[in-house]
Amino acid sequence: MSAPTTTTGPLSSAAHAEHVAGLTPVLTARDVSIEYEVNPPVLAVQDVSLTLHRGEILGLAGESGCGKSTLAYGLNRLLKPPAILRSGEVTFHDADGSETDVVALDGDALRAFRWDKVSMVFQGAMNSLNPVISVYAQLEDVLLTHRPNLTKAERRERCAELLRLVGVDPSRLDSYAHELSGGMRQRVMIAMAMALEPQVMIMDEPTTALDVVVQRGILRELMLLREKFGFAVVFITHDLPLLLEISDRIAVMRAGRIVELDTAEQIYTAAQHEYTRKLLGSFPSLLGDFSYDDGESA
Ligand SMILES: Nc1ncnc2c1ncn2[C@@H]1O[C@H](COP(=O)(O)OP(=O)(O)OP(=O)(O)O)[C@@H](O)[C@H]1O
Repeated sequence: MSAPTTTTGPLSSAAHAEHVAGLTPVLTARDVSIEYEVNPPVLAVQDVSLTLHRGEILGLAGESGCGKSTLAYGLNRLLKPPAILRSGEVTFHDADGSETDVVALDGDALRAFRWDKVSMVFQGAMNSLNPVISVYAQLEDVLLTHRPNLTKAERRERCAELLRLVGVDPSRLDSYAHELSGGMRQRVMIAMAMALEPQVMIMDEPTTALDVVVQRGILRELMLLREKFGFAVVFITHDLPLLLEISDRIAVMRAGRIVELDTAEQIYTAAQHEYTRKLLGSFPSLLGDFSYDDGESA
């Protein structure tokens, strides 16, 4: 009689194993569980193991409340009470060959790690930008803290360069957040996240509030920047069609667990988990029949 097998990890294909075989990890999470200590407690993330590879875009999909943001905050040590990392390990594999135990970081080491190695772009740029200081002051602040050896002229030039990189005219450096469009504000947030050339950017619904045309423009630039600088991205959204377009791999999360992890192509063409198929099915244009009654394709 054969022993019963239990599979607790996410479903993945052989194609996925082949895809990741030659890749180098940059951020690894192992058995991460995160709880909100409320009454009754909410176990928002359960036993999540995940490897982000150097330079890849990893999409994190799943319906509202499944734990995507909580996991993202956990990876970057941004959890605030009542959230607590119950168990698990997070390791950063630096390009210089060193390894950082992210869970053990505190004080200056944690602050340095956050913008320098792993940065984050949050949803809702208006709330993330400080309304009472200029764009320049906010970008400069990151450089003042983390690159104290730069001269004032060098900081100004770097801030201008950052805006150019994200497609915002450097004349906007002296603007305030309320003077910018939603798209520009989100571009400024991306510029800020790129200021120290981090190896990982975690983006939590970075373009959800924007109209589709602006969203596309920003994503196009993000892809070009990723190619140019080689940072890896964890891109979180409930918008699965968008993830299929931009991600190398996609992790599908449900009720705190990753249920399927595969290449974007496999997710699109051969999703294994019933829940992934349900998610795909909730976007009719993905799986639906495009032809009209007269046979003409849409
Ligand atoms: N401060 C909190 N106190 C208690 N429970 C919380 C708190 N914040 C989040 N939760 C719960 O944790 C779970 C995961 O929430 P989380 O925000 O991570 O999900 P999400 O997938 O990012 O959702 P969305 O796509 O809507 O942002 C949900 O059940 C949510 O209700």
